[in-house]
Amino acid sequence: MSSATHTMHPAGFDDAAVTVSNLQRRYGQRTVIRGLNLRIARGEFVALLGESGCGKTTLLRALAGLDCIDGGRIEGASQPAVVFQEHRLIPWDPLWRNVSLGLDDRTGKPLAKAALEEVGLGSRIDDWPRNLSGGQAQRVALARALVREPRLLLLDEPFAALDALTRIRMHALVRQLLDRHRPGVLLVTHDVDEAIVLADRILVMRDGAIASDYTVAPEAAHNRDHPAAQALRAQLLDELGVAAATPA
Ligand SMILES: Nc1ncnc2c1ncn2[C@@H]1O[C@H](COP(=O)(O)OP(=O)(O)OP(=O)(O)O)[C@@H](O)[C@H]1O
Repeated sequence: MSSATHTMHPAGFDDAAVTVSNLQRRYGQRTVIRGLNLRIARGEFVALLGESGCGKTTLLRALAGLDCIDGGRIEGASQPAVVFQEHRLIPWDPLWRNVSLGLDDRTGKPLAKAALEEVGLGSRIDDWPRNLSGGQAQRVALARALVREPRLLLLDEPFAALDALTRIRMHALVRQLLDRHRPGVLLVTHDVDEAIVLADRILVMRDGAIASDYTVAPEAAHNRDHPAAQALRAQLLDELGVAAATPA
């Protein structure tokens, strides 16, 4: 059962996938990130919540090396992989070449085939992005992210555009893949339930820093109806300023 291996994570956390100290980011006069500290261990899945505009994407872009920073340090995050809300596949390359991007064809093709098999698309390696559903395209994006065994995987709302059923299937697949590959993961999401189902730890960002840090009990991750999951959901919604549905 894939969920059983998920519970092994806390004991298995070892070295850091990334360590962020006193990070600062300004846009003009406006300080978006002020003195943010964060450590994600290898094999650890961290979800980041926070109200719109609080700086989640700015943090993720800084970790990805897509944006500069104005102060502080980011250590250990060399060449992280990123999966965005939209798949960003190259339309004129077959799936295997999308996945093996940057590797030479001889070594890249077998690696891409294995990665596509892992996401259930092993029979489609010569197919084209235009022939994929939204969920399939995100599976290819995941294969592309994991093929290089990154130390840090950044997920920027990768399931937000998918329908509810596909999203649930993707959650199961992601848990399976990460139990095998064990990168450190930072998931930016607006979906509190997604954070509870997937993450070992949930951070809430406010005023440019991490305001809260919740550890997700394994029983909450495995069952969204478990009292521990309901209590955590209520706490998170309250902190995010959304009225919880079940007052005591
Ligand atoms: N390139 C930019 N130039 C100026 N301001 C920016 C730039 N990018 C982001 N900002 C500002 O920084 C703040 C944080 O933006 P960011 O996109 O990181 O928020 P977010 O938490 O990811 O929001 P959302 O949840 O809506 O995606 C916002 O006030 C935004 O207007």
